[in-house]
Amino acid sequence: MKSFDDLFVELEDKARTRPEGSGTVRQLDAGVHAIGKKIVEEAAEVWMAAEYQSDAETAEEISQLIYHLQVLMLAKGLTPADVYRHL
Ligand SMILES: N=c1c2ncn([C@@H]3O[C@H](COP(=O)(O)OP(=O)(O)OP(=O)(O)O)[C@@H](O)[C@H]3O)c2ncn1[C@@H]1O[C@H](COP(=O)(O)O)[C@@H](O)[C@H]1O
Repeated sequence: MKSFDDLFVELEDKARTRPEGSGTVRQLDAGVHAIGKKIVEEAAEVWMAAEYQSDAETAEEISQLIYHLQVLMLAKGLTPADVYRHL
């Protein structure tokens, strides 16, 4: 099972090697404004799933929100350590 840190390492590698077909590379190229909009969209989907859908669907939406937050972290040059120090 993939953890937050495992996914971040994978996404860092995608950003560095820029493989063909990577959605992460596409998002990074779209920029902070586009990534931010995606985060707002995913956050709304988490909220709606929590109110009206199953726990499994809510967990899936949360995973997508985490993914897009990590893409934003990469776009801004932030690392998990930068976030963890505030927890
Ligand atoms: N965990 C994720 C992940 N979660 C969410 N997403 C993206 O977020 C989208 C989910 O959004 P929605 O459900 O709202 O679907 P959608 O509106 O149709 O999506 P889009 O049209 O905006 O693409 C998916 O289509 C993916 O593009 C993810 N994309 C990639 N990953 C993982 O990231 C890694 C790198 O992926 P690539 O860069 O694509 O190789 C791999 O391990 C992937 O499993």
